[in-house]
Amino acid sequence: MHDGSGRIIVQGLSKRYGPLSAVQDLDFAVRPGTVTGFLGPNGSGKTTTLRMILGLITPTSGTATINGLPFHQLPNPASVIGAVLDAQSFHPGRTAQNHLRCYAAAMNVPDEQADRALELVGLAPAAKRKPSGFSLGMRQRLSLATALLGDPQVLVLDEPANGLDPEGIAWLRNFLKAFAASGRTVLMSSHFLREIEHTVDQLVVISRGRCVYDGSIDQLRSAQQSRALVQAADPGALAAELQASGYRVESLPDGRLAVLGADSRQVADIALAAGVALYGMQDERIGLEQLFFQLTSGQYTGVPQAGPGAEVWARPAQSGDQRGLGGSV
Ligand SMILES: Nc1ncnc2c1ncn2[C@@H]1O[C@H](COP(=O)(O)OP(=O)(O)OP(=O)(O)O)[C@@H](O)[C@H]1O
Repeated sequence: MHDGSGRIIVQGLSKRYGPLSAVQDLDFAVRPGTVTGFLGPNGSGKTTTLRMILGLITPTSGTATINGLPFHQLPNPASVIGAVLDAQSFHPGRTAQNHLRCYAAAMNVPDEQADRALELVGLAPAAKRKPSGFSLGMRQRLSLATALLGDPQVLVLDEPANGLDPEGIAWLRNFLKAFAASGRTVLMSSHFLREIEHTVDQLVVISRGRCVYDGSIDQLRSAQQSRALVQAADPGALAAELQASGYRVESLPDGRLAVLGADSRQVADIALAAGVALYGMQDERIGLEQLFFQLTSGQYTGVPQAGPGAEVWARPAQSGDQRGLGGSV
């Protein structure tokens, strides 16, 4: 029997394709009551991981369990986990309702459950229409309804927001948040942080098959750092004063100082007290997307490289980065 916990637990999960390590030694847990985003650039190993969780790909090593069991050992998998992986194709002759009823019959689920799933995703008014005439958003909802047929405890969705317009994304957000608020579990992948940042509570970020962040989105937000860029008459003297006050200071190639965790007023006060003249100052805040860019060590292409001084922030992902940021970024 499964433990009914609604947890997905991934331990030491790896997948090799010949010389390519698609997924390397992944460890993470997905809890009920949360929406967990599985974020990574294209080709970072998200789909491979989700397919291993769903028993569609055999891992090279490691395990993935749902409710304490590998997918293939779940006694009634459709009632435990529902998934939308690829853009689904629909039989051209069937209505949305018939499509779902066919799946329901195959799963030994009553027709009423198919109608309920249509209602849940807001497609009841289109029940008698054929999906060939549906918008992308409606087709995504029908795929979601298929995943909901078994009234599962856990939902796994691969890039569900892909191609949706802002209205579709807002609908999906509300749906998934409500699903999680009812004590169920959601794991959704995306390669685009902005698409999911207001939907997810937890984030697992992967880059080149490795986990580079596992924690809450709030924790990631609080790791967003500010820094003051300052041009001083005597940078050496000012740097010494700032360091004596406990600030981390970096020299930029253009001669300015970057003072981490400080704003320009704090720097100005110290400069004044030290009698160092200032010629210019600028406050800078590193955004969530830039952080994601750093975490994935440049593999992410959602945002351009940061402007002057970006080298101060950028650093390669290391194995030690695998658990939370610990304020180190
Ligand atoms: N069957 C396969 N044979 C060989 N290589 C594969 C196979 N499936 C995936 N890969 C490779 O494994 C890596 C991870 O692919 P995967 O599809 O898991 O990434 P992804 O993060 O889901 O990417 P995307 O966001 O583009 O869907 C890629 O380099 C991909 O080319």
